[in-house]
Amino acid sequence: MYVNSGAENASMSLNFMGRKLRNHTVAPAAKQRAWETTDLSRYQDDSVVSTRVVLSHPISSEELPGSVPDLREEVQWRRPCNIHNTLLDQGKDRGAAYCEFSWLRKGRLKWNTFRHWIGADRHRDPKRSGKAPNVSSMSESVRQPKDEAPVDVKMFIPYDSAKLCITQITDDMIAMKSRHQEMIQELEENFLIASRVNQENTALKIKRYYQNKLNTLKRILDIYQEKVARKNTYWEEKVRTLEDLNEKLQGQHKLLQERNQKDLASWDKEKNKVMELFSSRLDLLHSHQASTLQELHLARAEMGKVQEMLEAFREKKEPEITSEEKDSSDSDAPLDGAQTRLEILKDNLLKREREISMLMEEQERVTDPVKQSEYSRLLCAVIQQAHHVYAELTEAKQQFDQMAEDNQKIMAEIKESLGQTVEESGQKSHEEREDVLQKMAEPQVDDESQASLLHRQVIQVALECIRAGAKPNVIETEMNEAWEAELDERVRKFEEDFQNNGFLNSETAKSVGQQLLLLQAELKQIKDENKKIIENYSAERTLRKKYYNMVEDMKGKIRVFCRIRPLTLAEQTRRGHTIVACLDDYSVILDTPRGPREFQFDKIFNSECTQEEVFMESSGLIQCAIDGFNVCIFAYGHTGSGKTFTMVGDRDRRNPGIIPRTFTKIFEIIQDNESKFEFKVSAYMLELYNDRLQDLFVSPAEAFSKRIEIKRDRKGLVFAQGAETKEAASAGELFALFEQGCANRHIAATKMNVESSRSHLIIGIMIESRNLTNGSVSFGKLSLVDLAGSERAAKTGAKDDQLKEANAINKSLSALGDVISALSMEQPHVPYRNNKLTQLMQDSLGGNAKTLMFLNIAPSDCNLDETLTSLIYATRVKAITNNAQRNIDSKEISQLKEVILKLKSGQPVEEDV
Ligand SMILES: Nc1ncnc2c1ncn2[C@@H]1O[C@H](COP(=O)(O)OP(=O)(O)OP(=O)(O)O)[C@@H](O)[C@H]1O
Repeated sequence: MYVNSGAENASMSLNFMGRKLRNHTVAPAAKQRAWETTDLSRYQDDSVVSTRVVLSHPISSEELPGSVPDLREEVQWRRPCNIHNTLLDQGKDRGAAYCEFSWLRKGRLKWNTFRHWIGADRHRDPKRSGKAPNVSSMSESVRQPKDEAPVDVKMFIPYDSAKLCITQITDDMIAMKSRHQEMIQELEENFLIASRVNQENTALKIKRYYQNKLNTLKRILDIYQEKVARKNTYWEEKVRTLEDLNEKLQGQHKLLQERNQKDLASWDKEKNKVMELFSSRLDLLHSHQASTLQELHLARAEMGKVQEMLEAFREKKEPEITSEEKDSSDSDAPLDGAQTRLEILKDNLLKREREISMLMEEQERVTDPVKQSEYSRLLCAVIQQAHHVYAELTEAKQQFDQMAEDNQKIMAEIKESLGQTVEESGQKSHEEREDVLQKMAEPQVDDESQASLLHRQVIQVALECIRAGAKPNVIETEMNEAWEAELDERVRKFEEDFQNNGFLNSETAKSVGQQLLLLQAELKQIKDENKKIIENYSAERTLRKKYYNMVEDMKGKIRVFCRIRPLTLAEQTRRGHTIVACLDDYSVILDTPRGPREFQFDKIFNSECTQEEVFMESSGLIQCAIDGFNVCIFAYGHTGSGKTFTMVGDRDRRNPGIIPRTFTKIFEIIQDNESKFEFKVSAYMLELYNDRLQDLFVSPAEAFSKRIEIKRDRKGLVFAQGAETKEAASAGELFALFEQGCANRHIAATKMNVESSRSHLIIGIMIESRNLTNGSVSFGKLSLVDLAGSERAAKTGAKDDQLKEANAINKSLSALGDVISALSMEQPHVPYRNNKLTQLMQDSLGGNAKTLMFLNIAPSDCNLDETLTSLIYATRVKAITNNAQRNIDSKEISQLKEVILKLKSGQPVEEDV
């Protein structure tokens, strides 16, 4: 406690713990007197004791008790002292100030005064006798009474005075005692009041301090709210423009779709037309082929006939030809050559004929246009060969021409020689000449020249016949009637055939070949056009799908990628066959006992797709997480379908999956943007095992005793309260943390002796990025989830603990299924709270996140049921819409958040904030 006083004014303050308690007012006159009567220089070492010395007026009963405190010293040194002068405020009324005295000291003082007054000191000090006691001598006597040697002085005090004095002193003492008691009581009261007031004041001050702070914060908040409102309007405008743009885009998309549909319809029409044309061309081709075949038949028949004719002629002649004549019948050689040639041609024609009919049969059986076109191609090749045969035929005919010419020459020579014979005979007698002429008119078979001529004439007829397909000229020789009749008959038949069957000559055959070639070219053109149409169609389909995906993405739809794993060794040894096929990049067909079923997804990865390709398709989402969005990538599928392979990779880490590649990608992006942003990456890793959340960043024993709770913040973002979050400065560090977490995971071997995940794995990577230019801060969360596989206990042979695990997994997956059903059917209530898995994934399914689902399926027929269920499940997921929003705060808001956080945690807050 301090006593505070000022000389200039009369107000005095009593401080308690440095604070003003109460004002005490002292009457200026009394105070002045108090100063005058106090010799401070003498009492420096005792501030409590003060003395009151009456110098010029006699002591009165009122002035004796109490004293004035050493106020100057108090003011000067502000030394702590006991509470005193509390009656100063009453000093005016009482005419004197009181200070704390011990009874003894007061008594002694009074005694000394009394002694002085009665003149005892004067008796003791003869030098001072007769003088009034001064302050110093008085003080000394007061201060050092013990030092003085007792002076044996006889004093004569009038009894009445002494009695009066003693009575006065006694009364004073009693009064003083009561006053001091009052004073103590008052002091106590004061103290209580002071402490209460003090407390109230302190509370008031604290309250005021925080009120001020709050007001400042409110003001700042108002300013920033204004700013935010302004920004909001700005962004709302932007959103509106974007929405307009979106609408426009959608309109364009619709238009495009409509156009596509129209195009498709027109293409379909065109395709149908082409197909019709194609089939009409094919029919034409068939008819041409048929006619060609007929033609070939006819040609063959004709050749056969001619051959027969020649043979019959030769048989007739043979017995008449002598051995000598046989030697001279070299003239038959061209005919023999022609015959051989004919034989070859016949063989060829037969062959082609067989081929053509085979192809035609085959073509009639085949309905598939692709195969039909293949056969048409073959047919064309055969027809081309047939054309070659025709060409050869023409060549043969040319040969025949040549042969006919030669034959005619020979005939002319023979005739010439016969003419010479006639001329020679002119010189002979008339009878002899008549005889020669007759011989010439009636060719004698036994005559060598005549026979040779006749032979040549027959050859000529045959050759003519073959060459032009015309009626053989009448042999202008006399033959025996039977032979002539037979020949006539044959000619008549030939003529009939020609008229009935429309026998084609070589020119027609040639034109048929040309037509065939033309058809072939046309066919090729149609095929090219068809190919182009198909290419256009698939390009258009891909483009449409791309636009569709873009629109779906803009709508916030969950994207679903389907991945088909290859047949495992076990499945291959069991000779399991594949029942899943990719139609294109977006459609997959499952062969079920009820027929094929088609499913469409945002992307299909077949069994040959690499981990790199799969990651490339999904890596865009990592940039989104860095930009401040919440992103979730999760793998779903039955046990052994390839979820862990997709998310984590294979066991020996030769084919890393999405998770390790994501670690690398995050830090690649960070490195690229280091100059513009400041990043902070932290992660947690949990597993949901037997319906219990366990922290994988701590040892299993510690994790068992740790309680992790799933909470949601105001924006609806899910976070795991109580989970260990670790920071990572590089991909390597993140990967090391991941490896550490993996070592604590629950896995088990299934019946097939394959490692299987027995828990759902959840990795959360938080990325905070501060824009170094404008100070804005964004927070992105990337959740990577490898779900445990659903399985049928009977199929896997699970028992005891494994059965319990399987039940927990199936329960959680069925809860997930319920949530997906409710969301896809847009039901008002979504049962997120039924399971921890669904609680954990609440923001990823229908919440504030961009979500990508990997549907893993096995291709083998032994997994048909599971695959079908998964495909249906994933189709429903595709219908779910999320509402992803960027988590970004301006510099000021992020600072305010920091302040609030600090205030909450009781940390000091810098004033300039
Ligand atoms: N795309 C793929 N290419 C090659 N092998 C694959 C592929 N997908 C999966 N596998 C192999 O198939 C087996 C089963 O895969 P995985 O363990 O990833 O299945 P899972 O769905 O995670 O199973 P569980 O749910 O039981 O953990 C593994 O041996 C894995 O290497």
